[in-house]
Amino acid sequence: MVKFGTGGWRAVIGDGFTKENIQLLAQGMVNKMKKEGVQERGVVMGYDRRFLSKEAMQWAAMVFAAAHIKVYLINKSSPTPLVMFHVMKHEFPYGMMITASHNPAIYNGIKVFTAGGRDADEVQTKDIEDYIRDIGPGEVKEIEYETGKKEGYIEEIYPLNDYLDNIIASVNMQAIREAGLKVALDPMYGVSETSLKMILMTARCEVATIHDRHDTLFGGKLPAPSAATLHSLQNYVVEKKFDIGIATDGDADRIGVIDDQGNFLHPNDILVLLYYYLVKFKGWSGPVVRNIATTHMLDKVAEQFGESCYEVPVGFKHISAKMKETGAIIGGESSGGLTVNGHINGKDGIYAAALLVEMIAVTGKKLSGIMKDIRRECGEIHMEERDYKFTREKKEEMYKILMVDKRLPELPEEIDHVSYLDGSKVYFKNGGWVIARFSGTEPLLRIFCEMPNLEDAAKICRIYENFLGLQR
Ligand SMILES: O=P(O)(O)OC[C@H]1O[C@H](O)[C@H](O)[C@@H](O)[C@@H]1O
Repeated sequence: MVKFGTGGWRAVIGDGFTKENIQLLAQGMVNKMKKEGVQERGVVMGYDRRFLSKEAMQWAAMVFAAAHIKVYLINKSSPTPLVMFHVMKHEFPYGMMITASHNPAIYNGIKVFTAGGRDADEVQTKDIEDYIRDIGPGEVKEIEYETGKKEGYIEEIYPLNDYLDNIIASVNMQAIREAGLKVALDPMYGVSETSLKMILMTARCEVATIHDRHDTLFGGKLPAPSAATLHSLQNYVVEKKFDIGIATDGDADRIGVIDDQGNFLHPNDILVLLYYYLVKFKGWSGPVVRNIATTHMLDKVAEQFGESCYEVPVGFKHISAKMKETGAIIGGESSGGLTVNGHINGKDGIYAAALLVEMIAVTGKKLSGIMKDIRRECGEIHMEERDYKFTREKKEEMYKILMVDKRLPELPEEIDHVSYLDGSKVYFKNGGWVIARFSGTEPLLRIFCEMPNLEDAAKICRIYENFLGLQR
């Protein structure tokens, strides 16, 4: 069975992620493209460094080739944003990326992109699931990979330069060049190294990299940049006196940052910093979009500039759709993904990294210094984030309490209103909030709370733990 979640289809290799299911998905896409009459344009596919990613891409391509739909395969492991860029630039109706992003090494998956290089939204993914369900026995056809190539249905490409040139053209390379910065990179064994190095070295930064070898086990860690996974980068930055440490997740659409003091900068802070920078230093104007579980500091910064902040459910497809609708200049999520208007319609850790380096160069300030300025000008709010594993029964029980019966625990703050847009989110009168929602990518319940001070945020998380009978 192929079922899409917040960020594409993901499954454990050998369990759900099998040749059979990969080809079913490909056949579903073939049928959908034919029905929509867009088969002539073909499809672009890329893959990351995970176990079986390249093979999975080829297995999918063999199905498209059998159906006489041309597949352009990016023939080196590549960042997800590169594939999204290529779909957008060359106006492909669809693109696909073989990756399970930041998930553990035993997972793999496929992200589907639609016109404009956007993450397929729920309507599209539901449609693909329906096409897959309707596939009859023996309907999935494949031809040999080499035959597909010979017949011209499979073409290998490597469009890295176009993607890099687009970033280089939109970043102030001259300012970076003049600043002579030292940057440490941690691609987390994933796919960002070539792109980041090329951009930063073109701007004459001194660049050094850790965790760059190809390791499908990701060094035994989760390829997701977080305070818990970036200890080596922290030490490296402090020891060798780098100006900034930049990490990206397995497929380079998310970013993690270590400041010059070795502190982990939460993705929330990165978003706040960049929004502030774009408006205050680059003179841009416009709203910002965040998901329902992302910091309300963005609302404060927007208010300070007389702009709006829009809230959407978790999932970058919602961010990019809202950005398009409102003309927002930046959009992002607390999970580490963001994009800026004028770049691609999906998150891009490589572009975000280049912009952050530009920010340090242009402002001549340390990240921690800019963050202090923002807090002084706009006020403060602090987030506590907790994730909980559960059994299937426990999930059903919690779902009933939160989403069916819509019960809330006894809370110490006055409630303004409650939203069920994605999970159960309580907005307090003091500007704080708490959300309890089920992850769409992992079997976890996420409880995030933001309050004027961290102790209160932790206290409210504990109240939810007791209320739902959860243990960390
Ligand atoms: O909290 P989750 O549902 O697990 O989602 C966390 C993140 O997962 C993926 O990376 C999606 O692409 C993001 O849009 C989402 O923010």
